[in-house]
Amino acid sequence: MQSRPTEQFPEQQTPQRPAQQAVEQAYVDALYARLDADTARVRADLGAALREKGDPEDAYTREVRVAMLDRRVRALDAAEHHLCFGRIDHADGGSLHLGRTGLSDGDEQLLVDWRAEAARPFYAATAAHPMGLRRRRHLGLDGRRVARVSDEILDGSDPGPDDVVGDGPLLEAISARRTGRMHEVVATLQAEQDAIIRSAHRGVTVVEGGPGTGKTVVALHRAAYVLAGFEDARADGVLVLGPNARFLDYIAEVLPSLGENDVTLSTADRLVADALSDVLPDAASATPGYELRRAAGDVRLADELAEIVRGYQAPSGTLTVLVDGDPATLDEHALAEARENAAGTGLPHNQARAVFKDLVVDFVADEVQARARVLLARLDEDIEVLTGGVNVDKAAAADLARLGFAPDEGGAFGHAAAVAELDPGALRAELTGDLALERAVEAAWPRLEAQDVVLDLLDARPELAAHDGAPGAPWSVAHLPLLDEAEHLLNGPPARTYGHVVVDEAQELTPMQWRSVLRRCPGRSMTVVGDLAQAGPATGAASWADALGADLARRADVRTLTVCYRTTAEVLAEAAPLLGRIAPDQERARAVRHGDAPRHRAAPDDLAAAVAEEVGRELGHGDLVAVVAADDAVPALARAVGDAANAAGAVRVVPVSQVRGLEFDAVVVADPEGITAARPGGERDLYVALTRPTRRLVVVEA
Ligand SMILES: Nc1ncnc2c1ncn2[C@@H]1O[C@H](COP(=O)(O)OP(=O)(O)OP(=O)(O)O)[C@@H](O)[C@H]1O
Repeated sequence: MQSRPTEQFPEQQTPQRPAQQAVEQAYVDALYARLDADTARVRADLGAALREKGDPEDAYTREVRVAMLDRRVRALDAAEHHLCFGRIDHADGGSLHLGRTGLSDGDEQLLVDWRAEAARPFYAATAAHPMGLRRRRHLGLDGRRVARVSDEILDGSDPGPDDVVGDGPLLEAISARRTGRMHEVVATLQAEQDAIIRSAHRGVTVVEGGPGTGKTVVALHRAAYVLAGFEDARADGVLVLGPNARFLDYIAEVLPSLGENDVTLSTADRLVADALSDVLPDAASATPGYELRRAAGDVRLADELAEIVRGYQAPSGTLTVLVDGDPATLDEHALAEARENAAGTGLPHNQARAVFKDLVVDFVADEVQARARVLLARLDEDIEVLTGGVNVDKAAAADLARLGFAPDEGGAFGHAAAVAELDPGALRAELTGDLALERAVEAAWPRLEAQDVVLDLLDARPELAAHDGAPGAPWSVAHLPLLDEAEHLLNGPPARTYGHVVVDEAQELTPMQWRSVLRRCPGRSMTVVGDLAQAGPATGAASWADALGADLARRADVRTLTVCYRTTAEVLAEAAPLLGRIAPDQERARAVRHGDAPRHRAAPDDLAAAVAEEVGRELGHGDLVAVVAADDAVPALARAVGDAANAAGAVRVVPVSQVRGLEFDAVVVADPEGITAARPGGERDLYVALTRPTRRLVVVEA
């Protein structure tokens, strides 16, 4: 961790403050005036571009221009809120203001986009490495009004009359009451986070770190950085994956508030369900148990599915096609050769089928031609006999030669030659459209759909069948990665892929889900964030090599975050023994804040009533409160705290399986033993539950 002050921010109402506020207010007024003018101009340009009819040949250029202007309008709109949040003063006297977007007046740069290289010292400079800075200033805006100014002096000099040394914006940000939605923190990104966000590494970056160390913050700000900085990411889009819909809802505002609306937010399940919606109109929606997820996530199933598909590719025997009532047969050898050649193309099954069919058509066409040659040769002989030895063709050839036409090389114009010159294209076209031939090919190498293949797998492995799937469908969402794998084997790569993929709570993805995700990121440009100590029972990944595969993990740039911004030192201490058992070797995160000691309460007789009472007490502080419990215990607890929830609207009862990544001001953990016992790896679940609060933790034991 850099040496920026984090634990103590003495509030000093220094006399310089109003004067400096006025100085900054004048600057900020000018910035907003520029923002308004730019917005009006870009909007007008966009309107004009949309109205433009023009030459259809220029349609593409116009589309690109519209997309660019549209992007700029949205960036300017998003920049309205907290337009400028900082300023850096270089020791040599120059200064820059930083904000959510760049603004300029002719050649003069008025505001530097936070993602620009010039903004780096704002995040990275420390007293030990001031990077040429004398001062870092944070500006807090209230609407368009400068409400706060606070400075850090970085070059060791004493504060001068224009410096406002005082409160810490970071502490202010992390101490703020939670709203249930995550916010961008572009003004207070810390050096270790910033270094990852603006890393130039284009391959896989893995970010690990304990709960609350800002992994999600890094993931989302990196998505915004990558969109601005990586051409291919902008061209092909950025995908952000989270563990469930609740989490996506929690992070939904962050990227739009950074001016990025073009990011696709999804879960690994939804991604596949959307991609397969044509073939799977009734994709199952039931939430499968972790057992099924785990079983269906086993990477060995990829080989089993491939084996099933191979079993449909002309497995053995012969193939007979009736042509005009006469059979043409590919014997075992010819069929095996056609199979090997078709499979050897490496094409997916349904495309390789077309190759296979072509080979069968070739074979049959050859047969037909050979047969015709024999027949016609016989016919020639018959005609010769009938015409008493006069060869009609030779006579005709002689006549033609006299007229100046050269005979062909063989010097013959016989029927056999005519057949050889039969338009082979026409013959092949006829055979390709032939129903009997198509039926024979379909029997040997059927066209398949993903469901066919997965159903075969379920037949062979009844333990993989869903018992809680949608009515009529034999599977649940746990089978989506299998269906996706099958779709890949049958029809090849997905139509929609992305230039950069961000995976949050990455420890939750099963190996089969990873295959789905990697398929959608052919460039392997990814930001993967997670904490293996928080892994749920569906994955059990013990290392990133387990999760990503050894190859990718070896090439990944692995970074570790070490400072916990969410929770207090007291809460981390509460969870520490558990972490010692789960992941004894993991580097412990250090909390930047202190707070109340966690409270314990035993309620063996009436857990629900005790939890409801604690919720009421926490709501009394005006906090956003969560009750976290084993999944099965949730309905009863939700009923018990229902009244409090209705009254205050600030309490959520969250099953522990869905609480990863979320946070609340206060958390009441109901029946920790019940959580631990509910499913394998229950200690990890409890660890996640205990590390959710920003302020207070209450543990109610049953
Ligand atoms: N630089 C920062 N400035 C302000 N707030 C921050 C900063 N870094 C992290 N936070 C806040 O700390 C909290 C925890 O961050 P985040 O959710 O990203 O952690 P995490 O590592 O993803 O946690 P978990 O492992 O539990 O999912 C959030 O409220 C986030 O906004």
